[in-house]
Amino acid sequence: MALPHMEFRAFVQALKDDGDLVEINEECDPNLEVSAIIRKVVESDERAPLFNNLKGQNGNGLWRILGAPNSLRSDKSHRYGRLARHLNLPPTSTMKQILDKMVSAKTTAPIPPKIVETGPCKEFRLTPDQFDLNQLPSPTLHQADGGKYIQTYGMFIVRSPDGKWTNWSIARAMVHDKNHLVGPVVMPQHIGVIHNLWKEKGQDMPYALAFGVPPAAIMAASMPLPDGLTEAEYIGSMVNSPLELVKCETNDLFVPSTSEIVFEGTCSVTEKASEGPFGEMHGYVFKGNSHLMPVYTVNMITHRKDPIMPVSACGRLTDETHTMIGPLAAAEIGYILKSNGLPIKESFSPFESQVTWVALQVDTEKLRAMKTTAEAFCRQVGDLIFRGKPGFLIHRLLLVGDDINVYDFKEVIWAFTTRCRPVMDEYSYEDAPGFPLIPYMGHGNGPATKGGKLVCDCLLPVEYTTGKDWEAADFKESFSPELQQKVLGRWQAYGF
Ligand SMILES: Cc1cc2c3c(c1C)C(C)(C)C[C@H]1C[C@@H](C)[C@]4(C(=O)NC(=O)N=C4N2C[C@H](O)[C@H](O)[C@H](O)COP(=O)(O)O)N31
Ligand SMILES: [K+]
Repeated sequence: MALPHMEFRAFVQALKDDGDLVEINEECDPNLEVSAIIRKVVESDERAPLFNNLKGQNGNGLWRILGAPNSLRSDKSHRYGRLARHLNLPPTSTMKQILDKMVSAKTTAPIPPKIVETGPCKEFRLTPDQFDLNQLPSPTLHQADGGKYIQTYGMFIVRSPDGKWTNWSIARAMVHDKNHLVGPVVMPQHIGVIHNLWKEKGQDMPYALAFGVPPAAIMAASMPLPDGLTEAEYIGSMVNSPLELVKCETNDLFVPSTSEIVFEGTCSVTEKASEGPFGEMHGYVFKGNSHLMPVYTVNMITHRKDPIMPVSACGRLTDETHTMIGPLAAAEIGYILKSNGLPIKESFSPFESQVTWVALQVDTEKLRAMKTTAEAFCRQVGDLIFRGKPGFLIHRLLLVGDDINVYDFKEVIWAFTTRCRPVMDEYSYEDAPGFPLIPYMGHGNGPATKGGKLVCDCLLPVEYTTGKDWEAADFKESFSPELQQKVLGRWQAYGF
């Protein structure tokens, strides 16, 4: 068996070996019971549930479900263990180490995938007359959802008509009928960009939807990597070995050969159907909130024996939409600012902001050397990020000083509430593309897809000129290291 970051089934075994898996062998109902359990798990950072016995499974075990594939562990020293296992990093890894790994391939040569003749994902082949997505254990995740959201942690594979760009990404999709899905295919997401290219040619877009792909792949699929970049070779470079891909049966796309389940087909550039509502990443299901979205035809299902379908029952904290979407966008945002020469050290999206914020730690010594003003600096940051795709999902950029650890929300919110004067220290972007899924956008007072964005300057004026002129009134900064050592050393002796 391959390493956990390179094969989904090895990843599930690694969770089991870590004591981070609960195997449920009693029959569970994919209609709400499964997702109720997953919601309970992710709201308490419990172990990931593997449902081995689902109502509706077919004779070859199609399919089981792994819930909460990339959520948090309750043990603080292993908090990001599941994310670390996606990347072959130690389970004690910090979020910084995980995000640094995700950007590490920006400066190494791409490693193209290796094409193999066949693989485990080809063990079974089903043509449309042999399956019905409504009979199979397609899960309903929230009682007010508009359908069975079968696709929440699979990877869409689409390629530009000229064949030059293959994009891997996650976008949701629900069952439309026995062999059709329907899901949002929107700009500026790359699946939307490529769908438009096929639309201009008047041809339906071939796609593959691979479930249970190499965990390193699903991490890159969830990251806003640059336009035109082919994730397969980025990941190869990141893990320093070529991914093994196998050709689809019904089109010329390639899928990871160890995928648990593969749907193949075409995404219509003309036919649409009602999609949604869905319990979304900001924690709301808006009743009746459905839209017309493109229809995917499923022309073939191939799969392993007893395959596992990963499911993200997303909503309120903390699930894959929070551990991945925000932090991976933050990693890309941090990289963009640094590669444009701005003095940014760390970049993270706090879960407590429902991943709508990114906090940026500024190297204030370099900032002072720039002899710039708050307005000029904040506009430089905002112009680079809010007008580009990686900033699309983010509505507040917080600039904080060297003393603030952006991975610790207590630090971030202290700086924001005490150093950023409302209105005067905030620079607005009412003309930038807005993220309609955030309730104050899609269900608010203003336009759903424009504006509502701020750069919040949480640096005090002295940090731009002569440097920090205060001491934090806390144990760490208001007492000499010697005294701190003495107190810590005698803590028990005092009687604590
Ligand atoms: C990790 C994850 C990422 C998601 C989604 C989910 C999970 C778990 C689920 C399915 C649970 C919920 C929704 C939430 C929803 C945002 C959306 C989506 O339906 N449509 C969309 O356009 N983007 C989504 N993303 C983010 C997307 O993968 C990233 O933006 C990525 O950069 C796209 O790749 P390209 O940059 O190469 O374009 N879904
Ligand atoms: K991607």
